[in-house]
Amino acid sequence: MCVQASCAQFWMLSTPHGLFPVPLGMALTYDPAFLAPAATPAHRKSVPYAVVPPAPSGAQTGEAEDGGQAGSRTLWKGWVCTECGRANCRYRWERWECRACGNRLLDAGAVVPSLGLPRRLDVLGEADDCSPGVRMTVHRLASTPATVVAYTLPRAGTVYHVLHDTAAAADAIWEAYQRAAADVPAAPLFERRELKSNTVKGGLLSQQFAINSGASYKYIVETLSYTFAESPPSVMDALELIRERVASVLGARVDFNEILSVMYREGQKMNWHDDSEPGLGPVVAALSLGSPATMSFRPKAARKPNAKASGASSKEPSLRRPLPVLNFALSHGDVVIMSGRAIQHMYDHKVVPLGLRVAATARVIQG
Ligand SMILES: O=C(O)CCC(=O)C(=O)O
Ligand SMILES: [Fe+2]
Repeated sequence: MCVQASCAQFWMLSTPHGLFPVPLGMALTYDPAFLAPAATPAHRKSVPYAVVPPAPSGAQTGEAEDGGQAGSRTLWKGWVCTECGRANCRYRWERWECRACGNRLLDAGAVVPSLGLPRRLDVLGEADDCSPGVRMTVHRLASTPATVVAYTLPRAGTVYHVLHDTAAAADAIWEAYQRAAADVPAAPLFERRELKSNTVKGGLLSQQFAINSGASYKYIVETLSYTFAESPPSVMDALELIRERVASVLGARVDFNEILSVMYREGQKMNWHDDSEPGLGPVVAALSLGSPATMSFRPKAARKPNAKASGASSKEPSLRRPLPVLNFALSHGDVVIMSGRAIQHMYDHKVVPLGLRVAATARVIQG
C-alpha cells in the first residue's frame, strides 16, 4: 500500500492475486513511527561524501545502520577493510572477512525465531498463477496430518507442495541452522561462492550462502562440501524430515545422498535454473524454513536458431523467455517434491524469499 496520491498502489492492498482496494470496514492501524523524521546518517551530512563507505555498523551489535535485523540487506553488502583498505564482498555468513589481510569483523546476529518473521496470508500455498495446462489436485496424507497440493507439469512430472501441519519440527531445525551458521566455526560453513557461468571480470559470487553435504553437487556453483558426519546436526534433521515427507507422499523411501543447505538474507533470491547434475535421480525435494517465498516454474526457452542464417533478432517474440506456468507460496515447514527427471530438462525454477530464510534441497546423485 502507498500513501502517495500519484502512486498506482494508493490505498491498494498488495495481495498474491494482485492489487485490491482496502475493503470497507477493514481496521487499519496508524503507526506514528512511519512519519517520524529520521536522522541523516553521519557520513551523509556534508559533501563531498567519502569514497569509502563507513564500516558495517551491524558488526558487534547486530544492529544495522538502517535498523535492519539479522537478515538485512545492510548486513550482506561488502565492506572496505578497516586495516588494509581493500574492498571485499561479504562471503562468510557470520563475519566480514578481508581476503587480503585476514582482518575480521564479527556479525553478532541473534537467532531469529520463526514467529518473528514476515507471514503470508496465503499460507495454504494456493497457486496464484497456474497455467491451464498444469493440472492441480489436493489431497490429505493418511499417515501425517498434512495437505498435499500436486501440480502435474505436462509430459515432465509432478511437483508436490506438502503444506506443513505443525511448525514444531521446522522451528527446531530453523533455529539450529542459524546457531550453526553464526557459531564462528573453525571450518567455514555457509559461504557465498563464485558462479561458474560468470562472464564479468573478477569473481561473481552466488547471492546466497550455502553448504553442501554428502555427494558433491557442482552444477552452478562449486559449493563447499562436507560428508554427512561432518555436517551440522540441523542438516541431518532437515534430511530426515524430507525423507519422511517424501516416503509419505510417494509411498516409497528415497535414499537421498546429497543435501544442499542455502541461507538467504533479505533481498537475496535464487534465479531461474534447473537442478540437472549428471547422474541426478528423478526426485528432488526441498524443505523451506523461515520467511515465506514464492516458487515459480517456467518452460525452458527453445534453443536459439542460428541468428545469422535465420535473420532472427533476439528481440523477436518467439525467442523471448517463456512466462512462468506455475507460482506458489512456500511457508515455514513446507516441503516441495519435484518428481520426474524431465522436470529438470523441460522447466526452470526460481525461488524469491520475502526475507531471512533457509532451504535444504535433497537429491540422489550417482557418482
Ligand atoms: O530455495 C529453495 O527453496 C530452492 C533452492 C533451489 O532451487 C536449489 O537449491 O536448487
Ligand atoms: Fe533448484
